[in-house]
Amino acid sequence: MPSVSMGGLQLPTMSSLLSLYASLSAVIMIVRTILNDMIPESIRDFISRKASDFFSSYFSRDFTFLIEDHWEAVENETFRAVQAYLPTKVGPDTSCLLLGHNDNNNLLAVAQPGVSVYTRIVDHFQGMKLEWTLNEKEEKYNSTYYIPKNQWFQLRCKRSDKERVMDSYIPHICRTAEKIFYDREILSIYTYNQEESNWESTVFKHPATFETLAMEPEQKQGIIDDLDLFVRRKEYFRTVGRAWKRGYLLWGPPGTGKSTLVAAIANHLRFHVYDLQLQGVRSDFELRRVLTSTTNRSILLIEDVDCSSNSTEPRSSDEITNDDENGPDVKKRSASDKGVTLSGLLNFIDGLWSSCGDERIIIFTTNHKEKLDPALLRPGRMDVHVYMGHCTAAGFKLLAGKYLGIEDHELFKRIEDLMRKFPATPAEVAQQLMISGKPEVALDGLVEFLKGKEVDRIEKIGGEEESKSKNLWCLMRKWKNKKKKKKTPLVAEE
Ligand SMILES: Nc1ncnc2c1ncn2[C@@H]1O[C@H](COP(=O)(O)OP(=O)(O)OP(=O)(O)O)[C@@H](O)[C@H]1O
Repeated sequence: MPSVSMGGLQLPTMSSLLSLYASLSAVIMIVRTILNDMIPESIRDFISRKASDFFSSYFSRDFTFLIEDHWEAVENETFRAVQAYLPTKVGPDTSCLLLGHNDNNNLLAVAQPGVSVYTRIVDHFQGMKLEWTLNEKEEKYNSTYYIPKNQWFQLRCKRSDKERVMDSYIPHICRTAEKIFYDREILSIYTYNQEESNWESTVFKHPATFETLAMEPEQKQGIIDDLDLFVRRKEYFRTVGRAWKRGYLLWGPPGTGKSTLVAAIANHLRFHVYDLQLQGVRSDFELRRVLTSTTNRSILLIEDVDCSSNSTEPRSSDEITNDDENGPDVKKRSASDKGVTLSGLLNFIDGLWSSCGDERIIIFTTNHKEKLDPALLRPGRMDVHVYMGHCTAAGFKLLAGKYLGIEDHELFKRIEDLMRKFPATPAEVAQQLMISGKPEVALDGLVEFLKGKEVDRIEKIGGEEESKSKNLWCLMRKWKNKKKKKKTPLVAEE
């Protein structure tokens, strides 16, 4: 290489440096072209991302936490906590905010704030500066695979604050979110969308409360006390080694207020309701996924459990054995789409999967308790069995008070007597009381309705008597025919 001598030192000339640079650039370009041709784009991306992560983690003074919407295939509770917490930290430097509500019956409902994608939110906590952004990856699908949309929060802080974020800041977020959830004014009801494989929510604004529920006062108070005790007993459940769950079985004829009681429980506890139709779930495997994606402080409602696909079908002997050992073997069925099996359901009530989540209430309703598999009724499975029966005198008085605003009336005694003879459901009574705002008219209507039940009954009995006599007549005819047939051979013989 040409060089110049300076004070005894041999230095390369400018032109030789330029030609060295040119030949190095040419070599790099050739290598790059070869690599680009030989290595697929996804692998090149991966290598460059890894290299950039490696160098930035060495030279950057920041640290990044990523909080994804799912954690080990179930909803990530930390993500949910951040989602509830961040809207409370919107400051002057926040440039964008989501607003909305899902109260589809009320256009004037107050819009709730939410974090919008890619918006930077800055929070300060114990002298630390914390920068948040919500990121999103669009769903991808083609004929062979489907990757659902996923979101994650990115939290950037100083590297030196990393430990404090983990030990103090994140627990602070979770505590704040818990309070937000606890104080929430809006309840939601979720229904499972099988097509989309997710829960869809809408605002739950059922007006029923324990006050409006027609029921025997002691029975009602018993339920309220049980619920209040349940929510206070977090530590107790931990100490005795049980999942913090409570199972209710509500049974009784249609129109006696089972669904109304569920609404009253949700309003009393301020719990969301997950309304699950077991027929809409393809397998035990799907059931597990569906149930693990429900949130804490919620009610899982399975109505008309006696009609729910395979869940009341008698179990095979091996199922019973496995179940009774508290570990039902669902593997055999999990891959198939045979619907939910009783084992799958029981496993969620008190098997190993029952420990997923806290502060959950499971409610089954049925019109026919006798049709349920005894395994479902075994002590410990459904903690509380509530019979919702026909309207009692106390129930009627409560309904009259709520619907007509009266505490007493001369027709009360007559109505109570009639109801004892001809039981009516609270739904029927409520229906009659709604007919008029005038107590006289509504109560008269109720008397007529109850008397109508007597007529119905007589007609029914009459019908039965008639069919009995028809049966008798048929028997007589058969008997006569038999006698005739018996006689015929004799005549022939003669
Ligand atoms: N115990 C009750 N107290 C107050 N209202 C009641 C009661 N029972 C029924 N009702 C009234 O009747 C309507 C129907 O009752 P609800 O749907 O709760 O009955 P259900 O027992 O769940 O019936 P089903 O078994 O058919 O689901 C309610 O909207 C409510 O207005």
